[in-house]
Amino acid sequence: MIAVEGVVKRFGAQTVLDGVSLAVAPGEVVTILGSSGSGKSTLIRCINGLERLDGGRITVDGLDVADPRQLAQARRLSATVFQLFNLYPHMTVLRNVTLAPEVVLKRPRAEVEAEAQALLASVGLAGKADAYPAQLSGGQRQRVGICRALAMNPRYLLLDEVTSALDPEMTAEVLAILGRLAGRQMGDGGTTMLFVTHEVEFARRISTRIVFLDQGRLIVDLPTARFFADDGGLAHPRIRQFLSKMAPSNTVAGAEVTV
Ligand SMILES: Nc1ncnc2c1ncn2[C@@H]1O[C@H](COP(=O)(O)OP(=O)(O)OP(=O)(O)O)[C@@H](O)[C@H]1O
Repeated sequence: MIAVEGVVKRFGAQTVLDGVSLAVAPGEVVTILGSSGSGKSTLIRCINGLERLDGGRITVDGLDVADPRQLAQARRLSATVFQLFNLYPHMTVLRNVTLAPEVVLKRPRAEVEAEAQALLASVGLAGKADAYPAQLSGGQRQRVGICRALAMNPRYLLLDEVTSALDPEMTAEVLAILGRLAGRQMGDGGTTMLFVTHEVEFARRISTRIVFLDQGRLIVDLPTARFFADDGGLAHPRIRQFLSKMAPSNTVAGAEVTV
């Protein structure tokens, strides 16, 4: 379980997270929605222990991320895919995927390579194992980024706007892979996913729950169907406003959304 309890994060005078609480249980696929600047990426960075908290507490399976020793253990349980691909440019695709399992988990190279090859094949990159990141398209690079995270066999997979640097075609190819993953994982006690995305329709299809951040406050936390119900998430003007901007068709779950 990822447990976020009353988290406060400030940058200077600005309070970016203002008492955020959120629990993500094994098997869940939870999406964080919210306008630009609402604090979504900061929350992911706090869960990763990349930001110091100004209040509250975050634990991953009981490990407190504010404690450096516990954080090191917590980081073995969760893997994060970021918006920018962050691949090592001087290493092949295969090496990018095998490095952490070999160095951090100290697993044998042959075993890790076989798994990495299978992972790459599962995302349509079987022929790219020996290529370098610069030789790949953005969508391909992000698929390598996903393989690299999965190679750590994480209990929790955190995804921070993984498609926002991609064009629509590449976005579709990456979302297809994540959709497959979410479908495979859902309810089986496998990798739990916490997503930050602007892809509302995608979130609706694959999430078990949706939470909405508004100016650093988590104002709604509902099962997906309730989030899109008129008397659920859509009862909040801020959410209606957000969805109407995100979904130009103005039709969300059969409800007409007007600003
Ligand atoms: N290192 C930092 N120093 C100062 N301010 C920061 C820092 N990181 C984030 N912020 C500010 O915190 C606020 C929340 O940023 P954050 O990136 O978490 O938002 P977001 O919801 O992920 O936005 P987007 O959807 O645009 O990525 C913004 O106002 C941002 O400018």
